[in-house]
Amino acid sequence: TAVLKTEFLGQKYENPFMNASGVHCLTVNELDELKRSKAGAFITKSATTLERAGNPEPRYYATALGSINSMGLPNKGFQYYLDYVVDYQKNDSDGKAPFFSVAGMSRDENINILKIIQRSDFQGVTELNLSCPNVPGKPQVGYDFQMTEQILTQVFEFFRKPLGVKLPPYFDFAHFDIVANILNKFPLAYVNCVNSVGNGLYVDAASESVVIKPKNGFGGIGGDYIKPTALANVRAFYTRLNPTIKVIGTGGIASGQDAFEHLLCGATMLQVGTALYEEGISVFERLEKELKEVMTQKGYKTIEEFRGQLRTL
Ligand SMILES: O=C1NC(=O)NC(C(=O)O)N1
Repeated sequence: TAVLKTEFLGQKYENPFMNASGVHCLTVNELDELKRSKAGAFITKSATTLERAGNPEPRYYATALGSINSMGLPNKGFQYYLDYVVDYQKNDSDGKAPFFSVAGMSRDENINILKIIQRSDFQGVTELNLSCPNVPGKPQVGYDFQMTEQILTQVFEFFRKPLGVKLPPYFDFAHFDIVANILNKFPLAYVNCVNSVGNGLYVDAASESVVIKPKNGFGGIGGDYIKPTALANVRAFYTRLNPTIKVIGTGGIASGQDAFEHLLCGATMLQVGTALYEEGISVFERLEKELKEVMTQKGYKTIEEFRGQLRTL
């Protein structure tokens, strides 16, 4: 039968599935549940220097088609997660070493956090979140092309460990080209496409009201709503970036078929957000089973046989 073994940045994983940063990864308990789960890998909640309460609740709402959130980067603070990942790599040899997500509130904060990671014992993968849409007053860095280039230029003056960037969705070929040209200048390990589609608005017709409190109801959209956008960004960057820069696919993965589509577009690891939030940790067992079924039906034994092989007409 089909096997899901995936190699990513020199590490071998049982399967390509992991949580999307922010979902089920705020506390040590949640992180340990991910560690024990069927997920092939996992990642911490994006950390800021200091602990953050985040935005006022309600700040997450799910529908049959996905979710809207404006969490506002609530997290336990950077040291909490650094302690977890450094302790993890000392004691565990299950090869599931967690990725470390960073989201500084400013360019300087990002630089300072990454300098500490560079000096630390952490040997795993760092993900720089350039795309949180939910901190009032903070634009998504990924939409400021100059700022993105400036940050990466500064980072790679000193950062020598594996680094990926979490990107917002782009919607214009000119933007795919501009951003890919910038990213191709740097020794990035990967790009993670996509973060939530920023500042959507869900209206509850019955109550004639928004459903989340922050920002008058505007929030990042995830789930089925965004799969076509996620697939487009995975494909756009897979076809534009140096092959040394891998792509993580995030957005609308709720079935084995969704996972297959992301892999076909060129993704290597696959991150699950809304479906994990709604279904819980068992979602990984289901996704693993369903992806194997899809591959077996199609006669594929390994993912390498079809990764990136999306046909055009
Ligand atoms: O990068 C993020 N994307 C989201 O959709 N939400 C969280 C958040 O609001 O903290 N951050």
